[in-house]
Amino acid sequence: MARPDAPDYAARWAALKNIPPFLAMVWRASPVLAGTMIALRLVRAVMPVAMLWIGKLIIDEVVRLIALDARPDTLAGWWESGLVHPLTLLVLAELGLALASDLLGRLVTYADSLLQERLVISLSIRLMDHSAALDLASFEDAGFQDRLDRARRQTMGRIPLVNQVMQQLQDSLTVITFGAGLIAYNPWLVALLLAALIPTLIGQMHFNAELYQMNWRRAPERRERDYLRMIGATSDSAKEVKIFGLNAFLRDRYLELAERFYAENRAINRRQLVAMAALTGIGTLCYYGAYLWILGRTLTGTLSLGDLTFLSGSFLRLRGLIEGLLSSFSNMAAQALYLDDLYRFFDERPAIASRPDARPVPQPITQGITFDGVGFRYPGAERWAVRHLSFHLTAGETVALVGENGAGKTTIVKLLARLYDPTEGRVLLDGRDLRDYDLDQLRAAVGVIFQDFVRYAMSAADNIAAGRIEARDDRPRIESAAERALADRVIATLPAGYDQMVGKRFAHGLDLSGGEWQKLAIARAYMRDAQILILDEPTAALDARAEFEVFQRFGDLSSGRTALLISHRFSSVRMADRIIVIEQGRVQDQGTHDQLVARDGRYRELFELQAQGYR
Ligand SMILES: Nc1ncnc2c1ncn2[C@@H]1O[C@H](COP(=O)(O)OP(=O)(O)OP(=O)(O)O)[C@@H](O)[C@H]1O
Repeated sequence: MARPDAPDYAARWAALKNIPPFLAMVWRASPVLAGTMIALRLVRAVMPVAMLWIGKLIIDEVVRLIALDARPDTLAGWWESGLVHPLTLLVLAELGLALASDLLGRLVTYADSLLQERLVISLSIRLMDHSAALDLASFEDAGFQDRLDRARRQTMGRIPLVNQVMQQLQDSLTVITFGAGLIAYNPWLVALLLAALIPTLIGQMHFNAELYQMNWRRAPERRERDYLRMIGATSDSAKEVKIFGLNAFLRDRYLELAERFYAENRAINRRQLVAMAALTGIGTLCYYGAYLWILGRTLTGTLSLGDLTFLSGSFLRLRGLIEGLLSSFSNMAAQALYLDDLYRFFDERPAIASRPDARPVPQPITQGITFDGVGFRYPGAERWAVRHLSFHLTAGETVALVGENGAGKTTIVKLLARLYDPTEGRVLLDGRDLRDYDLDQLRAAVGVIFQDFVRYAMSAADNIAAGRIEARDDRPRIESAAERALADRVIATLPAGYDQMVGKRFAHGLDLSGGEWQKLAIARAYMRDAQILILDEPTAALDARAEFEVFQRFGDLSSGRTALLISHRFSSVRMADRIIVIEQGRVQDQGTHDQLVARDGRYRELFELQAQGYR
């Protein structure tokens, strides 16, 4: 899929529209915490100006007192005269504010970290739920992988934005209070301040945009880089990497990508260093211009010493605050752009979904499944994976699909489970198009174990319960499924039995052999009370006897249900009521084993080829 260009400069400002929905997400993550946070920050916002103002009053009061003609000589004298009482009150007020400000700061940090944690949780859950609802086709598309990768990053990477936006609101309020103070003295002071800061803002915006575009362009390469690092250093690939001596190759490829990123990063950072140093210099000059004005006014007596401290303090604080605000504002705009990725991901809608007027799946299925002139091309593929495909699976029948690699067997299963919809033709269930049925009910009616089933790094019991997770606590059901799939014998050898953690991802996990994993996976099929059971070659790693036994039981236990088996082993396939031979995406022949062997066709050829191998 063609990748759209990275959003341009103007899009950054437009991206600020993403902030309100983001705040809504934060609010939904925890209204109580978010509300508390806002209240705390509002109070905190007005504290700096209050403290500075009291500081000014203290200085003016001291200046007034020391200018008095009749001054007490001792501290006790000052106190007894009552002259310092107003001063004492002012100092106490200042102290109270300082203590409160400290405490509020800590409370804000505390609420902040809790709120961020809640946001991670709520975003992660939303991401997982949304991913689960999307089409399988999406996951097999590289463009989607990039979007998912970016969205996943956003769940973690955008979290500090909560803090940033809140801090921004708080600082804006502080700026307004300070600004009001400055304007009261001289509006030009504020103008001077802004003039000093605008160049910095523009510079910052520019570099943020450049960095964002670079990161955006790099998503595919970054995935490759992460992938290389992963296969270079994980237990899954360690074996092959060692045997084939792939380390140097992987490392060099990683290094090549990493060096390119590094060089690009360095170039941007260098330019940023030079430009920003110059722009900030302008700001400093303006600040000292204003400082000179204040000093002059104090010398000529227009301003008091308290005014001097208040104004120079305000000016300094304001400069820092506004600079911080502008840069974090432009940073916020950049962050908001990243949010686009997250929203775009959440906006993605699955093409495969239930219709509003979907029908319930019949219980029981009476006629079966019909493929009626089905053709299917994988998204983006030129070639048809299956075409002009027609056959019928009668309800209650056990059918085996055979065919060479790439013939289209797995594709048939995916179409049957409606993981994909046909490009042409129809798949019918009891005479009606699969698309007419409720999707959840359809998926519940079909139990498939794929050849690339998942090995969950969980307990053995959970690996089986995955087939019907609602029955996770139903141990007898899990045990009976295990028994039918011959997995009980595997579990009997595990130190902790059903509660044994399997897989090597986590500590205490015990890895199983390929065949042992398969038995656990097959048990999943029995956990599910599905009307149509499909085993898509999850038995390849079983030894011949085990596969034979598994299939025989499968045949017995699936009596009354429709069952579909895919295997390359003819000894297993021959047990089916009927065998369908798939070749290049079409039905080449069908019949019982004996009928097919009697004919001089593809089946007999393949069968004899395999039989020869055993002679
Ligand atoms: N996700 C996919 N994207 C594009 N093409 C695919 C995809 N999956 C399969 N194909 C193609 O569709 C064709 C049929 O593949 P399918 O997996 O159905 O074959 P199969 O009969 O199950 O093979 P095997 O015996 O090797 O499992 C193949 O040519 C394959 O390259």
